[in-house]
Amino acid sequence: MTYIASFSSFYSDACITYATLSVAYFALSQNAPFSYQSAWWKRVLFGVLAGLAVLYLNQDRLLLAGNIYYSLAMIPMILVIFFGGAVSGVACYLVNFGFNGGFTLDNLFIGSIILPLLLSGVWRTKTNRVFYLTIGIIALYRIIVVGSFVNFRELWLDILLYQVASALCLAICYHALSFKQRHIHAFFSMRSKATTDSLTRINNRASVDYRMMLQHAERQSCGLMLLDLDNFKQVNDTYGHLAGDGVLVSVGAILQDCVRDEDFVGRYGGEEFIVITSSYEPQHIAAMAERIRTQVEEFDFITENGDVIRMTVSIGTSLYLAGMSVGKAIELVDQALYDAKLEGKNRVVSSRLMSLSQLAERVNRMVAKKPKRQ
Ligand SMILES: Nc1nc2c(ncn2[C@@H]2O[C@H](COP(=O)(O)OP(=O)(O)OP(=O)(O)O)[C@@H](O)[C@H]2O)c(=O)[nH]1
Repeated sequence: MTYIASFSSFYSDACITYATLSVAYFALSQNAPFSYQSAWWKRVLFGVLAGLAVLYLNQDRLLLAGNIYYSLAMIPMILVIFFGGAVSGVACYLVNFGFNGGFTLDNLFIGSIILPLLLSGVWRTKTNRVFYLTIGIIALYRIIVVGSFVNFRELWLDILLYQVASALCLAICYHALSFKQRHIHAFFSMRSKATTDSLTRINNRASVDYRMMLQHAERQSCGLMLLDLDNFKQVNDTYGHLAGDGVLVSVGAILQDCVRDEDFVGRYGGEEFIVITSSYEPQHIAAMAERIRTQVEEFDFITENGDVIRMTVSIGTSLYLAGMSVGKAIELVDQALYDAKLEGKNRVVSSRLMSLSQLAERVNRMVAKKPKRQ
């Protein structure tokens, strides 16, 4: 029996494999869970990082005879295919191919293992059964190929031990990564449920409250719009609750179309929506509110039965000024909305604060224009 790669180098190889893939997976899942459907550059990066781990693992070899050896280098390559799909697998292989001599016997042997994996699309049917079947077939293939180059009777224990050790390492890394993947998926799903309104898919009330709390904590002024659909009860009564739901979904989409990326749209409750604009310039907020009012008024909401519903919306606008209490800001914009309803609906009404700030701005402009006394 030849020596088997020392236990500590085997252990450190397994740790490096897991650490590299785990950190890469985590970093690539910052905004959404990483998968074989993520942006192409993420999949390439995942493969390249795994490729660098492969290059490192290639140093620790179990020499069987002549230049026939085993190493754990296959492990990251198999794992990236399972977790990142074909693009990651090919990127990983190309790094190994480019830095390990190109068309060598080793690289062709590795290619003959990963090609069937790539062709079978194992990442799409990633179950424990598929995984164990895959590593079983790979182990058998490696034993047969290596067994035909070395004296199998003499080295059978080394060969078997190495297959068991590398399969164990693969299985541990696979389950640890799957565990991380499940947690990352659960985190994003719970975050989405906690912050998104299940009907309209825009921010929910908790998210609105959090956003206002942030404005307050960071002492950041912003513009506020509170919107309430006019006579919405009639829509439910005439066309049914489902048609009413459809209207709410469409209004959410219209609002998102009308605002800029840095603005915030949320469902405040029932048929009430809120827009928090990063700009706190009164004219800008009033113009945006008018644009939203017109878009809703001109939109044909079509029900499942083909009925066309026309809606109008009343909008109150106001400001949140740094240092103000959130409660006071909401009270002012709510009062503006109430006035819009009272004045006949389908209109935009500004709060006292908006008028005051406009007045203050006008006075400032006049003072700035006034010629200075010599
Ligand atoms: N379809 C549907 N209806 C909802 C939802 N949430 C609240 N509503 C309905 O919205 C309606 C609101 O009615 P009201 O508060 O009387 O307001 P309105 O009919 O729009 O009248 P004004 O606000 O005065 O113009 C009620 O009939 C609620 O049942 C929802 O998620 N889906």
